[in-house]
Amino acid sequence: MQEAILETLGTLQRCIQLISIQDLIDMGIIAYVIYRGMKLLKDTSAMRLAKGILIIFAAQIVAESLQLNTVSWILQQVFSFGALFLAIVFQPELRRMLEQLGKGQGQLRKFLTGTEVDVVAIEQCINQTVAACESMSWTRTGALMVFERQERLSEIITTGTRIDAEPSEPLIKNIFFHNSPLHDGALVVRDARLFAAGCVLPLSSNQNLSRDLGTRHRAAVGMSEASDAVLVVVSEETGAISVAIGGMLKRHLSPETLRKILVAELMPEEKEEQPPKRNGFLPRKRNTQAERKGKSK
Ligand SMILES: Nc1ncnc2c1ncn2[C@@H]1O[C@H](COP(=O)(O)OP(=O)(O)OP(=O)(O)O)[C@@H](O)[C@H]1O
Repeated sequence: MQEAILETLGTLQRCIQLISIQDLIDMGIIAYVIYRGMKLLKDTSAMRLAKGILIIFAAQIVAESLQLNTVSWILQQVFSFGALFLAIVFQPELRRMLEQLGKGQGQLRKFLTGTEVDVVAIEQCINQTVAACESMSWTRTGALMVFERQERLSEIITTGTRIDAEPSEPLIKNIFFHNSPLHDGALVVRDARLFAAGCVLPLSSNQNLSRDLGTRHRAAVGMSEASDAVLVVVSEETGAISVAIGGMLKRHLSPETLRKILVAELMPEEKEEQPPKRNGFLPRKRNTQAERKGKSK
């Protein structure tokens, strides 16, 4: 037993001695690419697909080692045709990614560094949001928008319908248009895109909130208490525009004030030292429970 352990340790030592600096660089690059790939796929259907592929791969190894020839053969065929199948199923995504790479922007840098902040897209998103809110305020169309920042709101997104669309005033108004299928619930904006609509948010249990606030506003405050997201509400009853951040609700805002708040909260600052970035909106310092209680009204 002792001899076997010593022999194994000896083999391990010889293997380590054989590792060159090139091997380390090689492994480092592969590890980093896998890490970035997994981060990119996190929370997407591609991640579930990757898990499925891993399970099939593991099943094939088990089937082969147990000499289950038929099962192993079938799994091999699944792999052989899998690449073709994936290319067909993910054709739109692949095409979009190749187009981005062809333009020499975005995806590759995003993939390698994960630090791209598309300021133009954020600005466009803010402009379209403000225009839509101004219009919905006039028409008394109720609306509730969540701007995701550092904290991922994947669980909230699963309660709604994924749309992943470019932000535009007509689309935002269309989503909240009375009796449209997705008008109920909240529209989640992720990475400056209209990501999911009809989402259910947690309601605030803050007793100090004004009694005239209904569930739409309570949901906005609740979501802002539970995350670092920025919430925008248009009241169906009064047309008033409000913003909730860190449990605090600012009401009766003009479109210009709404723009200023969104710019201050979502746009990256140019000169000041920047907090850790990720794609899309920038994170904001979370308020403590005590701070939130004090600020809520
Ligand atoms: N938990 C929730 N998550 C997301 N949306 C919600 C939630 N609760 C309510 N809403 C939205 O708010 C609507 C109801 O708004 P309600 O009239 O109760 O609120 P309000 O704060 O008084 O708003 P308004 O001033 O627009 O009437 C629902 O139809 C739904 O679209």
